[in-house]
Amino acid sequence: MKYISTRGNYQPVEAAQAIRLGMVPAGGLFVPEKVPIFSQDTIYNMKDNTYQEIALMVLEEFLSDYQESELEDCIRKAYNEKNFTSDGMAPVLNLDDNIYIMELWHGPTAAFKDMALQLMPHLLLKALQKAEFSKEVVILVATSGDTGKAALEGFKDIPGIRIIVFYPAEGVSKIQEAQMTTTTGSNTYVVAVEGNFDECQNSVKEIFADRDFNSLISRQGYQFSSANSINWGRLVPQIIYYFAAYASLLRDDVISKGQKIDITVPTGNFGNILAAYYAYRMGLPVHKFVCASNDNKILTDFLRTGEYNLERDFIKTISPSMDILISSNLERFLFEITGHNADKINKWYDDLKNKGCFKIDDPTRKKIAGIFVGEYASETETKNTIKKVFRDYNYLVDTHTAVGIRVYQKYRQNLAEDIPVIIDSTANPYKFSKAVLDSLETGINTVNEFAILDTLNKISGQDIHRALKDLDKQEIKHYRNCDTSKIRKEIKDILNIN
Ligand SMILES: N[C@@H](CCOP(=O)(O)O)C(=O)O
Repeated sequence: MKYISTRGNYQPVEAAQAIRLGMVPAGGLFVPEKVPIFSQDTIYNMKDNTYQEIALMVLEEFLSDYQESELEDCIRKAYNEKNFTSDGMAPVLNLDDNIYIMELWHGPTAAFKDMALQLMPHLLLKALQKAEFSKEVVILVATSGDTGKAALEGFKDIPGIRIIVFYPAEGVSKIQEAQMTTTTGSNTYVVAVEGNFDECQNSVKEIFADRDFNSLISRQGYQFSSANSINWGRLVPQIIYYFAAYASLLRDDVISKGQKIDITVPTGNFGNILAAYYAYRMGLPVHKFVCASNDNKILTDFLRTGEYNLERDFIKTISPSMDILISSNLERFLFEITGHNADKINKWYDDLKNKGCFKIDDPTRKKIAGIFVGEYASETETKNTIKKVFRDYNYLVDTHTAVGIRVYQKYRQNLAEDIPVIIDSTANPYKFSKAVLDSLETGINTVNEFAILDTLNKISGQDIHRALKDLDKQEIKHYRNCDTSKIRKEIKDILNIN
């Protein structure tokens, strides 16, 4: 399996090289040259497979330059009882009727990013060994809260790798911030940036494409890579859990062989929903993808009109991980849906850069509308959903999952058929404890987010995630901050380059 650029500006590379590079050096993202397909028999038989076995089946298809034993080793190191406290890694629970919640937050940092970032460091290490790579790899991460901590945990203390995380100083929850700034590890760096997530991500992407800066750090013995979902090594592990969730519905006789389901994904950078789309292209029977946004509803508007328009305010919401206007992986999706038309991608993304918007052609829009639905939940709707889900089902959900549930309800109102749905639960509720407690309207007014963990625990009886207990008692290790224009300088400081 080779990987090609969405902009048609790079020679095809093996998976290991795509993972090592992170993104295409000249701009653009790596995608598989063709999407492998599982037969319906294979998918049906997954009901008898473990998560690890399904992982191997998916990874073998995409990472064909890795030996089976190498992939098995990566899977063993990632998906085990030490890292994931739930049987089956990502349990699927029945909320009501045909509504199934896939809990993706049983990993070490309480967010769905662990599903990929526990595996990806091992894939990258193998990629470096294969290439007998002698440079130190510097992972640059832009985060709106969840990816940062998951990447820090995944890469900390790995020899030959450093990781630098940039997060918007005022754009993450207090708990998310504490998770990042208390990270140990001699190779970890965390920088609060005066700006929003889009500005952090743009700066990091510009650095990947900056030839002079890359030559400079290369001369000093470094090479950049990425742990964001722009890196194929971050995205491919996310395909696994869609097959695992489908297998779990088969196992429980909720669905029969080949039966279609809906998939609802709270969406920010478009990586998670794109992984679901790749699973669909591989044969997963899907009726519709429901792309759920918060008040930053650029994707909802795009899916409705075909126009992607940045001319709007960046809104800070109670679901900060989704406070994103430039959804990186949309580029991969558009490349796929246009049948790998790099000319269109170049035109649209040039327009986005120069004019702040692009409009896709009508045939492409119709094709997308056949399988994707976009909808959003306001702040009030999100809060009401947290309250209602707790009242009706005694189940606490985080703000992002609540966006997913509310958006699904809105979509469902116009649906004649009764189709089982998997809604991604992307983070543990305690990660957004203040917003969750406020939404419950208990009258309890605890200001300190860390004290709220106990309050929420008393109210709900739901265990506090192990990653979040005693977070306030841990030593803060990272105090760096800068504005977006100083990110290069910050990197040079960290790497000791003049
Ligand atoms: N929501 C993300 C933003 C980055 O997304 P990724 O898919 O590139 O990791 C976060 O929590 O940081």
